[in-house]
Amino acid sequence: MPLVEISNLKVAFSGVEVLHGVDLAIEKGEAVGLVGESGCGKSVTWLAALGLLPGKASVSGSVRLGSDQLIGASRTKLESIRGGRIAMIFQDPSSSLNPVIRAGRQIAEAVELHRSLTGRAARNEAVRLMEMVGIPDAVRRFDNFPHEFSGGQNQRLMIAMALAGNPDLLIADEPTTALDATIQAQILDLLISIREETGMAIVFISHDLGAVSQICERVCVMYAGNIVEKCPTESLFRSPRHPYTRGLFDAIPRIDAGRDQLVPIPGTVPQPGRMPGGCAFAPRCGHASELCHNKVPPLVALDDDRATACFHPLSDGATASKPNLMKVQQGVAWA
Ligand SMILES: Nc1ncnc2c1ncn2[C@@H]1O[C@H](COP(=O)(O)OP(=O)(O)OP(=O)(O)O)[C@@H](O)[C@H]1O
Repeated sequence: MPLVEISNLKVAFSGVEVLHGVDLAIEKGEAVGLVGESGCGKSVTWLAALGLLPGKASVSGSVRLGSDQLIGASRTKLESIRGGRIAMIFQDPSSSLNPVIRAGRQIAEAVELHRSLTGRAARNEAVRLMEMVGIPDAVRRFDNFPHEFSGGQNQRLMIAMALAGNPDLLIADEPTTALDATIQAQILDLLISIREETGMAIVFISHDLGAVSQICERVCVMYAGNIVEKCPTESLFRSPRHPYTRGLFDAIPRIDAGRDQLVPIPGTVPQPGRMPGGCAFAPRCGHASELCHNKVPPLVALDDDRATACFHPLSDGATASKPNLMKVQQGVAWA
């Protein structure tokens, strides 16, 4: 049984649908990347799953965490799951850290809330977590306020707080986007080592295909509120099958090529409520046929471990230039 199974998840704001029936399963211990342009529904998928959307959102479908159904679950149940079995970290640590409470205290409180530890034991566990995420001299720095740490250290503290409940799944929503390249690499390494140590699963939400390739063994590509391609990271980089995925790769800057080698995807993501009939990507797609403009392509399995929502998937290995995983990881795209 998957750790989390999302089925036909739909979200609408004030009657306008922004998520159109997402199906996604996360297995125990795996790291899955969720990529796609801004506004395609990456964050809303998980905010809906965890009951964190505002009241005006209407949510339907199913999100199972083991035998628990999260859609429609009580506030008490969702509160115990959030920060407990499922933790979430964001781009901005200030969304999780309270500036007027000492950093170590906040982590100790999270430990007390989600585990049967109190007092000195919770404090010791908070110090252990601070050490685990690489805060030097953690015993002394326990009493510092968040502003007394650097931006990268605040990101580490937020990760320590997320780990306080011993989560089975960590949702990392653009956790490195606001950081400079060196710190970004350190935070990625930290997530990789924590995952090895704890065995927790990770959903890594990002625009950065390079970062995703370093941390995730599987990738889901979202476009305009739908998953359009799912597959192992290596296959996706070797040979993207959906023209949108191909477009994402082509839009990565190449430092080894002239300016004209960067090929942005023409047009923009359609606004919710103004979806074209048929495939939402068709107006921007060089491969679109009449069928694509009239019918929504279902997500269909191409083989055992990959699926694409496209009537004209690119053929395996037949693309003009192939992504080089190593180079994309270095932020270079491919030669
Ligand atoms: N509270 C809200 N009220 C109304 N619309 C919302 C709300 N939150 C999200 N949306 C809409 O839902 C859609 C999906 O947004 P979401 O934040 O999931 O995108 P995303 O893929 O995570 O983008 P980004 O990469 O920029 O974070 C967008 O059209 C967004 O405008």
